[in-house]
Amino acid sequence: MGIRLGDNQYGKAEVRLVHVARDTAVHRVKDVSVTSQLRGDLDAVHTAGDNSHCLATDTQKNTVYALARENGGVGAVEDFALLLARHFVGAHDYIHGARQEIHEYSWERIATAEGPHDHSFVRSGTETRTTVVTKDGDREWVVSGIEGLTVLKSTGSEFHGFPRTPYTTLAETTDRILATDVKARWRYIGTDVDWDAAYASVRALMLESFATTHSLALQQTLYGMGTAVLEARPEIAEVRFSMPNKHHFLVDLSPFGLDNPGEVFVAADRPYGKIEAAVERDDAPAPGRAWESVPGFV
Ligand SMILES: O=c1[nH]c(=O)c2[nH]c(=O)[nH]c2[nH]1
Repeated sequence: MGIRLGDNQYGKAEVRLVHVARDTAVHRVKDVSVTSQLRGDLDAVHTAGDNSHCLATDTQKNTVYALARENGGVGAVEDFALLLARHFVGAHDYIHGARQEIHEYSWERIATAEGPHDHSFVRSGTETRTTVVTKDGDREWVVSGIEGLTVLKSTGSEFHGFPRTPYTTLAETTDRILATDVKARWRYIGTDVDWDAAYASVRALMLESFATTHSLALQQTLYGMGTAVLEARPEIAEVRFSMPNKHHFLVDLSPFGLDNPGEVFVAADRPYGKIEAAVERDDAPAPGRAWESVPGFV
């Protein structure tokens, strides 16, 4: 029986970096968490503890901070992840590939009586912008996403026509609350993309579609959101979603002699529906290693 090393990668996870652009009095803040992982000629470190090719995870962390300074900031997270991946693979002949994942937390200027403040910010919502750049030799893939985009519509959602089995108790409804936390990732074709414009557009398309689709199932809403993105953004091959169905149940107020015509709900915590699907362009290039190491369905 032989034993050998399988696929491997290593690096520093969740390197927290805040960059302040202070070239003018109106500062700009970029707040990210970078997970850098490298692949390459790394058999010997695993099999013999030979560290001669083991670019220390500490060095990877320092490189994140140093390149942010040398680059004059982070810019679009996709550009920064590509910069890091190209640096690591280009600078060390024993490193052949890289996976750089970045999460970006958003800040907006505090609105004061005198207008948006120059250097005071408030965290805007729970939304996180994400990217995973995978580089394998000369090949590069970019998968970007959004997490924590929490949306709710108070009507315009129905759910009926589902199978009734001996275990079915759910009542059919033609009017319910539909609420979810959108987690989505989308795979770009190529790397020559205006990343910030694409992200803003995808986010807006998803929100527009969620709001304007009269929903017969969260699955249908999800598919509509993915379709809207693919129809408008030719640079995107595929969108994957994971969306909880955050149930809101009508409270029975009859013990108090009150009716409840769709006004008072209990927002259930768990369990929740978990709806996941990919929406794909059928003529898009194959994903290659793009989805590798993207955790979970998305
Ligand atoms: O939009 C829905 N999809 C389902 O699959 C489902 N299942 C369920 O109990 N409620 C819902 N709602």
